[in-house]
Amino acid sequence: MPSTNSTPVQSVATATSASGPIIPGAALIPEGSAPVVTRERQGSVSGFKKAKVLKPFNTANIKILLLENVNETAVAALRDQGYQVETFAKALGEEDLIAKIKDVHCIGIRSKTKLTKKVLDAAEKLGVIGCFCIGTNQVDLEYAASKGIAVFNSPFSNSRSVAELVIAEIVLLSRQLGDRNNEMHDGIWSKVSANCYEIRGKTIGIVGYGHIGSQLSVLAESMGMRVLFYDVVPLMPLGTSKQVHTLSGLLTEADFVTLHVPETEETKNMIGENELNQMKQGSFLINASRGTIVQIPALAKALRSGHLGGAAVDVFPKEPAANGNFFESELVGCPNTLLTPHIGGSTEEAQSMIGVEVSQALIKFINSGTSIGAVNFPEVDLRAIRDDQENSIRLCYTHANVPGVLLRITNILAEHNVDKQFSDSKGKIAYLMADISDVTPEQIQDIYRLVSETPTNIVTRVLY
Ligand SMILES: NC(=O)c1ccc[n+]([C@@H]2O[C@H](COP(=O)([O-])OP(=O)(O)OC[C@H]3O[C@@H](n4cnc5c(N)ncnc54)[C@H](O)[C@@H]3O)[C@@H](O)[C@H]2O)c1
Ligand SMILES: O=C(O)[C@H](O)COP(=O)(O)O
Repeated sequence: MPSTNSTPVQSVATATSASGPIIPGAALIPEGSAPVVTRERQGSVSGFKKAKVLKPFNTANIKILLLENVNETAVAALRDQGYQVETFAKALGEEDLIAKIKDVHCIGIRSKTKLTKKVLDAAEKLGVIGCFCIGTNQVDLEYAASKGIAVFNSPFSNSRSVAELVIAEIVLLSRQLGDRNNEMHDGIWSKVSANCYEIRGKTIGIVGYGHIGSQLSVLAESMGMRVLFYDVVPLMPLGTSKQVHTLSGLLTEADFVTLHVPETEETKNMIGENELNQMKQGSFLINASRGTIVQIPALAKALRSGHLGGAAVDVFPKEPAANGNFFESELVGCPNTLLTPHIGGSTEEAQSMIGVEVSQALIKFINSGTSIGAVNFPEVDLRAIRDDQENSIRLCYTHANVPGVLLRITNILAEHNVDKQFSDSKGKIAYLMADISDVTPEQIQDIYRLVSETPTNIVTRVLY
């Protein structure tokens, strides 16, 4: 990718809200960019047919806001494109976020920044969101899609890190290591073996057998544990693990219950007093999924009463926005309770991989319209336009998913040579990409105007 900001290719775009009015400068188009088209060639072609670099109007005007200490690999990759990149080490509160998001084309966040309807409504130019993590519950995905904003995440780059942390916690809890460590730091020598166990032969109960749960299954089995899992979908058990069909079936059998479900309406408050009571006397609970899955007062009660032998909790219903901020929880001071500041995915390996993966998805969407991997958006891609295809353009059209749209677009493009075209839908929106060859600058203007004026238009971009 060239790092220049004087890339001669340009794009034009517009967006309408559901109610119709034009949102000025929306959808990855820098302010003041008129839909005026001029052409210059991108270097010479020799030998191989190279893919042409399609980029927005003026890369230097693309504004990217990265919050929550997004990894340097991403910052470098995005700056290398010539984009303006502003970074913050922490999450921003709603008011600051609303002020900051107003004129950015792309925002990168991790698990703490809440991109609510209210925040998204303030984002006048936002075209794409990168969640530099696995979870996307912090974003109003459907509302973002309705505004033509694609959301990308990193589905598994930190899964191994979480699974390794959980294995460590199982051993630590089983040996009461947190408490022994605290005592030593307080100058207390307390050598005990009562209620300390090997993990070999014990039963782990995994709730949610996705990327993390299944990775954990393999590691736990290799440590000699018996593995049970509960999931809402039937899944192939790895190794000698076994799927149980009810949550109760898992809770009553497991020595260690570990949670790896996403935050959804169904999983919120999934583990409360009733579920904790079903767990075996002296068993352990581990939560490295989302803070809202467990009812904290009930857990604190189960720990203080001695019903549970201990817990490891990495995620909390309310987490401080930045390092150094005060943390409080009813779990503070509970026996054999390991509390960690949401570090399940915080390893050098995971963060670096996530930075590369998500930044590449953002760059592809901004520069070439590719939405493969988007979590809220139809996934569409086309074979690249070749560098020697001088007069080709790519139309990227996000529209309401209603009957008759494709016929309308076909009519607009009827006189043109559509090289390739693909469209897909997801819920209420659909996304069409079409590469059109042999078009003059005037024809580009017409195509852009006619498509963006269709009543179903959400966002139209023309890249070339
Ligand atoms: N602590 C951390 O730093 C950290 C790091 C990564 C991920 N996470 C959290 O862990 C979650 C899980 O990650 P993953 O990559 O394994 O996700 P995943 O999507 O691969 O797997 C989730 C599994 O949960 C299952 N599930 C969904 N609803 C369920 C329910 N009600 N009951 C039982 N099973 C249900 C799904 O079918 C799926 O198999 C993420 O959504 C994220 O919130 C936390
Ligand atoms: O969803 C995730 O990947 C984890 O919760 C990690 O989030 P983080 O990047 O904010 O640490």
